[in-house]
Amino acid sequence: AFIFLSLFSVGMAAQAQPKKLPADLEIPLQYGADRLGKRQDAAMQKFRDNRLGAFIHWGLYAIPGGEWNGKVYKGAAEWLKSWAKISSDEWMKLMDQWNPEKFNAKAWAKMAKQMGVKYVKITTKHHEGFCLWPSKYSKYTVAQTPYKKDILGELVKAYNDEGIDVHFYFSVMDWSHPDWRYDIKSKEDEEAMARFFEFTDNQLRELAERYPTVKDFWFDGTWDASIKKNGWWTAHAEKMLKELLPGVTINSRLRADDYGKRHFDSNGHMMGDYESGYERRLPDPVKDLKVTRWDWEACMTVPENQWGYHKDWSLSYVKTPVEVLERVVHAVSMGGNMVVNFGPQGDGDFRPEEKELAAYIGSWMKKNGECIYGCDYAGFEKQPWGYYTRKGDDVYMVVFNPPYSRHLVVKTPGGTSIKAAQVVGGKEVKVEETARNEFNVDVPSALPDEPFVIKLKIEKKQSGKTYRDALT
Ligand SMILES: C[C@@H]1O/C(=N\OC(=O)Nc2ccccc2)[C@@H](O)[C@H](O)[C@@H]1O
Repeated sequence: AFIFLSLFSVGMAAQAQPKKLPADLEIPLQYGADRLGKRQDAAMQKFRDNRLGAFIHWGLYAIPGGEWNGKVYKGAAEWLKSWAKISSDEWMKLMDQWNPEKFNAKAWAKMAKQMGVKYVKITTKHHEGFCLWPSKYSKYTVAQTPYKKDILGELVKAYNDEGIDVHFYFSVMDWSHPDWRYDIKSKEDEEAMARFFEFTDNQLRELAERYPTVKDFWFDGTWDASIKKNGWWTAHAEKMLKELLPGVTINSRLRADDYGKRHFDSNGHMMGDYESGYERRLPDPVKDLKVTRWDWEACMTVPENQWGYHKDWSLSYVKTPVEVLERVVHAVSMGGNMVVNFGPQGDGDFRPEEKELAAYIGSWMKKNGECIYGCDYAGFEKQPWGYYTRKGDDVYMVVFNPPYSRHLVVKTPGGTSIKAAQVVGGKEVKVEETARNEFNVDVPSALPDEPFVIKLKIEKKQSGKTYRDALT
């Protein structure tokens, strides 16, 4: 282990934290990054080890499902209020229809367990302002619907009972609140936003106190000028939650610094505990290796851009289960987490495509999950056949594109050799040295009908062979 780690750490040292500018060149900040480098406490390690999560986008928007007054809007269904230019009073009348008779928190938790997710991020309140918990600071909550009960509380208990961590999505932007402002252009705006921040603090404190097992807050709706001009509040919100819930993790999207810089402060240091900018996109495995220097979490939709339930998925490309799986592996191969989105129906059931996706991912994770959970960036050069992940001394090859050559090329850090075996079935796989630090790993003769994983043992062994470099 020491051998591999020492080789690996040499590789990583070259990619340590962004070079800290000499102190006198850094801009002094009151509301910039609170910490340099990755958090190393147990709660953050659990966040990191979880690797695979699910997003639940569920709110009033699930009832119309993208259609209003007979017109179907192609945009994201959870933004229907905006696309159809509906007033909040009109939109909130949907509360009278909120009675998800097929909702069963235990069934949702069972589905998540079978999918192999280690955590679920739930929209406590999306931009529309409807709260899945009976907040005493708002009249737009489940308590004021025919359903009446605390949906968030039911879900937190059900997921936790299955050993699944719960994270809270919280939209700061709240279209239903009279004091919300997109920008601050007057004293009146300033006073309104002060009331709005107090309202938001009250709701955040309420969520932390009612649901103390929550492990993370994923803030959204923080891109407008009204927030960027109030970096102090974003730093205060993070500090308040961390005092209420020691160990809780907070995403970078909450934060704006003294100058309105978001995610990374004016000195280039990440704010929050993990970067949350990879939404429906992923860093390039060759050009964007910088992301391996910090913690990050990506999130993705199954259609091109639908987080809430939309009744017509034919309006955009819908990723196949293998394409979703590849994005999960891609994220982990670069030291990130991946959260796959589900948009439950207004009746509280899931659409068939999402049930099938959960089943496919779950069956694959049952056989191959050791290449995902607790894994990180391997430090090996990306190859066309797929992705590497690493856990301790073990390097995993996750193969999505077996080549016609039937050989998987592996380029190792200097002075090592490798042994290989299939994760499913454990069968040894032939390895042949082909050049300095280059090996051919055989594709299994009976090609599996799904992406397969080969586990490498890295050995410090100078091979007897010598190689001459071309004289150019
Ligand atoms: C996870 C997604 O998060 C969102 N928006 O995220 C953004 O970062 N939006 C954005 C992207 C680029 C520029 C400005 C805002 C929401 O609007 C969306 O409904 C969903 O909840």
